[in-house]
Amino acid sequence: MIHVEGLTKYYGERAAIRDLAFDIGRGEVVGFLGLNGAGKSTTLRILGCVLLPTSGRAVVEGHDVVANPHEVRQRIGFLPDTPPLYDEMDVGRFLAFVARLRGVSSRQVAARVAEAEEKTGLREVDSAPISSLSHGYRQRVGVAQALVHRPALLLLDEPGSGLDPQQMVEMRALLRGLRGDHTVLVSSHLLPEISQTCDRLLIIKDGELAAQGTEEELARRWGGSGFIEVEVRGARERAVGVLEAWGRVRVLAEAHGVVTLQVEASAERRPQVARAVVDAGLELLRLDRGVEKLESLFLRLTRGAEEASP
Ligand SMILES: Nc1ncnc2c1ncn2[C@@H]1O[C@H](COP(=O)(O)OP(=O)(O)OP(=O)(O)O)[C@@H](O)[C@H]1O
Repeated sequence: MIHVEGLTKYYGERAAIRDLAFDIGRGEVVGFLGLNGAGKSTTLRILGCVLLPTSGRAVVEGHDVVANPHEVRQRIGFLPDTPPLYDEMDVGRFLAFVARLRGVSSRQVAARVAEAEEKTGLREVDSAPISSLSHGYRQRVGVAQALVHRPALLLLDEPGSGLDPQQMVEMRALLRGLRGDHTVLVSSHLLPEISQTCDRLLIIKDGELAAQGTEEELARRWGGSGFIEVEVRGARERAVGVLEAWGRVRVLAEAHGVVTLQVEASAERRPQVARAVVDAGLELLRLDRGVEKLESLFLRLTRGAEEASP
C-alpha cells in the first residue's frame, strides 16, 4: 500500500527526515510515533502530496507521489496537523463540499456524508456551525473530511492533539472503527493513543526511523532482557532484600498477600534468581522475563537511554 525508500527532506541546510524506509500493507493500522519535531508531519505531508521530498521515493498503491500526485490524491484522505475547516459552514454542508471537491458524484454525496458522520460520531451535530464545536468535535470533523470520499489510505497527523482524556477515549474508539475500511497511518507523540489502536509502530527520532514492529516485538527486541519479574507470597521486605543482590528492585504490586517485584537484572539470570528466592525460604509463585513497558521503551528509543530510566 505504501512503499517508502531513502526518503529525505531538507529545509535549507537542515534535514527534517533522513533516509526513511518502510512499507505498510493494505489494511494495516500503523502508528507513527515520535517526539515533537521528529519529522512526522514532514513525512505525512510528502505522502499526502503537499510537500516534495528532497530525495528518495514514496509510492502509494504503485503511484509515485512526485510523478503521479493526482493518482495518489485520489487514493488518500489526509488530516493535516491543523485541520482545514471552514468555521462558518455547518458540519454536513462542509463535508458535502469536501466530498464534491474530492470527486464524489452529486448523486452519492448525501450518502457519503451520512457515512462519514456515522463513522466519526457527528450525526447529532450535522447542522451545527463548525465554529460552535468543541475541540474534540472539530478533530472529528477533521477525520470525517479525510474519509468522506472513501479513500483506501488515511493519513492522520496527530488526531489526538489537544484532546482531554475523555475526548481521547472517544478518538481512540473512532480510530479503531476505521479498521477494515481503510489502511491507516496515524501520527502521535502520545504513546497511549497509538499503542491501543495500532497493529504496528514506526518510531521516528531526529528524522530517522529508530525502530519498527509490533509493540511486543519492540519490547522483546529492545527491552526484553533487562528485567526479571518475581511474584512471592508475603514477606515483602525479605523478598526485596534477596533480590537486591541482583540489581535495583521495585515493588510493582501488593495484593492479597502476594507481592510482585521487578529486579533490574538480565533475563539470563532467571535460574540463579529463582534459586536464591527459594533458598531464602520464600514461596515463589512466578518468575519470568519482565517486558519493559512501552512507555519507557518509547522514551528510550526516542530520547536515549539516560533520560528514560524508570
Ligand atoms: N517549513 C519549515 N521550515 C523549516 N524547518 C521546518 C519546516 N517544517 C518543519 N521544520 C523542521 O523540521 C523538523 C521536523 O518537523 P516536523 O513538523 O515534520 O516534525 P513532527 O514530528 O511532525 O513534530 P510536531 O509534532 O511538532 O509537528 C523540525 O525540526 C522542524 O522544526
